[in-house]
Amino acid sequence: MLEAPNRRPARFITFEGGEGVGKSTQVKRLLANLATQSIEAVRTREPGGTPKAEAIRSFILQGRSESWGAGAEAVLFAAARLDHVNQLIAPNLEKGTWVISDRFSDSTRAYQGLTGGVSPKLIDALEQLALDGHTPDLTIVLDMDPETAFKRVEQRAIEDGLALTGDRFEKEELDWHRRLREGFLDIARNNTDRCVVLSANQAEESLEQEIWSVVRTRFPELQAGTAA
Ligand SMILES: Nc1ncnc2c1ncn2[C@@H]1O[C@H](COP(=O)(O)OP(=O)(O)O)[C@@H](O)[C@H]1O
Ligand SMILES: Cc1cn([C@H]2C[C@H](O)[C@@H](COP(=O)(O)OP(=O)(O)O)O2)c(=O)[nH]c1=O
Repeated sequence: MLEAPNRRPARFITFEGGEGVGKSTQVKRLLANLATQSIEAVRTREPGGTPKAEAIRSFILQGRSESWGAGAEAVLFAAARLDHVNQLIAPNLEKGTWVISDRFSDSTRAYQGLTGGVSPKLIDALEQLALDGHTPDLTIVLDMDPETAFKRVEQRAIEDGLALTGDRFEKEELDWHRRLREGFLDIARNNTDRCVVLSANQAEESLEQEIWSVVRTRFPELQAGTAA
């Protein structure tokens, strides 16, 4: 399809990393910075983003698929992603709206693949099927030691007045989370064109500025703007 004259291409940006590294916080801050440049953008998340994908999210995170094994869970995450791509991501990009997702396919590669032991062949096949060419234009990998990230998750639970029960994956051992961290770094090393690794162990505001600088450098149509 021919692009309309003068229309800026919409970009697809994903945030990845372990639990509690600050992905959701930074997704919101990026949306606010894009708004200062009148960029229309939608915020979404995985697993989820559409009603059908949210149903799969609840099923998995309640632990109902745990006994099925990592391979079957990878297939479930991919099924949710297929709907997310078809119903939300692709239509928004096509109409010129940027899409910012809190987690995407690298999470399946890191959690079910590199940490969960699912073969790269299956992960590659599922990725090809679910993405159907919708590879992110940029992936920000937020990196920090899992101990510090856990303290943040604990603090978040206290602030929200919630018991720290932990979902299906938050319950895993620290060593597992260390391997997960290495998994994300490995993905970034293998996809240097797409991925940028940033230290999440810094104040929210300074990380926001770093992300905004990466985004502006990557997408020259934003060069002229400054962070709010
Ligand atoms: N840079 C930061 N420094 C300290 N605390 C942070 C920072 N970023 C986020 N937090 C806090 O840490 C907790 C987890 O952040 P969140 O954005 O929900 O992480 P994630 O989406 O990666 O799980 C929240 O309570 C949030 O307010
Ligand atoms: C998208 C995706 C998420 N997950 C896991 C990562 C998280 O533990 C969980 C999503 O829960 P969520 O509450 O969104 O975690 P976080 O706040 O850390 O982003 O699902 C996978 O295992 N595979 C996937 O493909």
